[in-house]
Amino acid sequence: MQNILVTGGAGYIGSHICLKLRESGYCPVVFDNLSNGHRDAIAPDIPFIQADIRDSEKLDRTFSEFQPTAVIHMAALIEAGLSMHEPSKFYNVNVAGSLNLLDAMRRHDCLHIVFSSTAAVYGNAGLDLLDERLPVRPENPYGRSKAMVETMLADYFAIYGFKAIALRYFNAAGADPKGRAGERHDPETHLIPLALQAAAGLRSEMKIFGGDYNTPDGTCIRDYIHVDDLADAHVKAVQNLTSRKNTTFEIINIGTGKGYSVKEIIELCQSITGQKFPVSLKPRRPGDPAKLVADPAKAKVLLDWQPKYGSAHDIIKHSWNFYMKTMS
Ligand SMILES: NC(=O)c1ccc[n+]([C@@H]2O[C@H](COP(=O)([O-])OP(=O)(O)OC[C@H]3O[C@@H](n4cnc5c(N)ncnc54)[C@H](O)[C@@H]3O)[C@@H](O)[C@H]2O)c1
Ligand SMILES: O=c1ccn([C@@H]2O[C@H](COP(=O)(O)OP(=O)(O)O[C@H]3O[C@H](CO)[C@@H](O)[C@H](O)[C@H]3O)[C@@H](O)[C@H]2O)c(=O)[nH]1
Repeated sequence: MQNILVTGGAGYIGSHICLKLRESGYCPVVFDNLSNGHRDAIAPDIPFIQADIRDSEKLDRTFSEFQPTAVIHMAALIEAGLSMHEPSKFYNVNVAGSLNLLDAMRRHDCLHIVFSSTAAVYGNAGLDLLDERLPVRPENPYGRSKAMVETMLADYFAIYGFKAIALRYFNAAGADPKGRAGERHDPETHLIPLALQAAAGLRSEMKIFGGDYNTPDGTCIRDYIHVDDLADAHVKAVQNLTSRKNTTFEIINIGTGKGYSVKEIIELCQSITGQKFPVSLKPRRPGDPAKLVADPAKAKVLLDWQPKYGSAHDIIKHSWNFYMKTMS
């Protein structure tokens, strides 16, 4: 069985990727400092190293012991809004940490990497669909930190022979359809889990950040991608990297091609849960682009990947099922 090193594997998306890797015959090895993840988000028999990606010694020991075929690199700070207040932390973990990891990979001749990039690199392009050839114009330090790692990967591909795919995911949401994992950020800042917490009575209201964007209802539009589909895309990316002889460095959007406004998502959460919670309009959250919707065509061609869950209805339903299960 091939070992796949999963940095950030105890996090939200990582825990779903571990499930999918196992189902696909791989052995995930999780490397996570638990700054935002949970040890019990992954099965107890998955090899787990509690360490920081900025710790070269721990990385060296891990590569020597497990000799992974490839790395799925997810460990990062993820909140675009927070990055507007604390950019230093984002550049430190996301950029310096990634550089440290890439150099450990070089030392151990493990040159296959799937990197978690983001739709946030596009910024305010003002287009209905965003494709990978557009210039990157991130609106916040989080997006800039991810764009910097994409640049590093392009150089490590061209100069050191890395085989790399950067997956630019749009807004990850939902939970494992079988209820084995879900979103447990603490504090939670993401739209769907917050709205579901309001529906469950754990929050007194839901705030909409900005009603004056240049969109049909004035609220921001995002492309919500089911975390189970996202996990599938990673397995396909690993298979693609390790099976192709002549690889190019590829950057690939992972989204559905369909956008929902903040208002639409809140209304869907209310109708799916049957709970009408109070909603109030607040000023814009700095650093938020108005609209991020993927052109998902390249993922279909290169990875033979398409989302199974094309509608936000399934995403919200699966999240709600997970919350109901964990709260009961
Ligand atoms: N959630 C989304 O909508 C979304 C969208 C696009 C891209 N991404 C990217 O996907 C990846 C995973 O996101 P997530 O939502 O699962 O976030 P998450 O916070 O749940 O998971 C990140 C994991 O990385 C770990 N981590 C953080 N800093 C670390 C460090 N220095 N060393 C070791 N481990 C560290 C955390 O403990 C956590 O378990 C991130 O790289 C994020 O930027 C997320
Ligand atoms: O209480 C809330 C929370 C969010 N929003 C809005 O909802 C939209 C989505 O916000 P959120 O769920 O926080 O996600 P994003 O800021 O779009 O960022 C997510 O999606 C990006 C990809 O698009 C990833 O890179 C990031 O890591 C991930 O946090 C934005 O317009 C927010 O302003 C609200 O109006 N009220």
